Amino acid sequence: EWPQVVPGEAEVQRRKQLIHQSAERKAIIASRYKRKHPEVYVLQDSFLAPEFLEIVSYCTSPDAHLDGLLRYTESFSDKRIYRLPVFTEEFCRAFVEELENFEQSDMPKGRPNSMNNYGVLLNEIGMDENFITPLREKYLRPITALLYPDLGGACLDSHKAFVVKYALHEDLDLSSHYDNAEVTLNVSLGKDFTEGGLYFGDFRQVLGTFLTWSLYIEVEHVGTQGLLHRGGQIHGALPIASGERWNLIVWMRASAIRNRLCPMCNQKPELVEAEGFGDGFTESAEDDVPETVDLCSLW
Ligand SMILES: O=C(O)CCC(=O)C(=O)O
Ligand SMILES: [Fe+2]
Repeated sequence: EWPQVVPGEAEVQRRKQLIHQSAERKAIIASRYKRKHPEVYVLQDSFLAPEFLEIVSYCTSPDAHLDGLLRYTESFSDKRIYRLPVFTEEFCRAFVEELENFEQSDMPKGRPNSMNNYGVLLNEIGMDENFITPLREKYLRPITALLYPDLGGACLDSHKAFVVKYALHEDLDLSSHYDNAEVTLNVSLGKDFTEGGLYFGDFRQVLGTFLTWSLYIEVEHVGTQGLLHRGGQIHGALPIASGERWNLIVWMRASAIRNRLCPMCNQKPELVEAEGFGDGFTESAEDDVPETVDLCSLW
């Protein structure tokens, strides 16, 4: 995910190929995978913590404002990192069981991103359409509209969603990075684990280089609860000491923001066509309605 050099045609082809392979895995999974908990693929209010529904209801009320919302959430330093209840325990249990069932199956599996080796890409198992998209549009967007208006919080129009898994003989931690997202949601799904908190540093430098001396703050994961942070906030995960940690990560994108400046290369994106949500860019057709979703070819 790191913008080291401007990639050439070969790199663009490689990334298009990855998208194509992902679509192939998705088709195989759709036709052959036997779901253990089919109900978890369709978002229902009963999966959501009552306090989360209350927050959403506040945020959709006509005179909702930021200070009002902040009464419902925990804030960490001045970095615009917030914790809030998201799911019920029963839902988290069923969801993790479904993911373990998939993990143990002989289905083809992609990696969540270039740094996590274990976990599940939710679009490949068919959870985007009736779970993550409505979660983003109906529940998260009213919240992010108040928290991150400057980052397109009111118009997050695509996402990349995956689950990461940490265990003793698998990945233990995650090094420092920023996400290819305007806003990220990270929900702790369990199971039982010790240590494994997140640390947050500065916002990515618009001019490139990272500060080397920055102060990090640590934020613990709390089961069933979610953290919202700016995708560009530099962060990483500390090693777990025991148990297994599963987290739902939703990288949310606002085409209105990234079409102007690609967050990975800090330039006006040069777009190439993609399938699915691509990297969340859009290109306008003649009537100005966004038509295609695209990858930036510069990073
Ligand atoms: O392990 C975590 O909780 C964070 C994962 C993360 O930052 C990412 O996948 O982008
Ligand atoms: Fe991240």
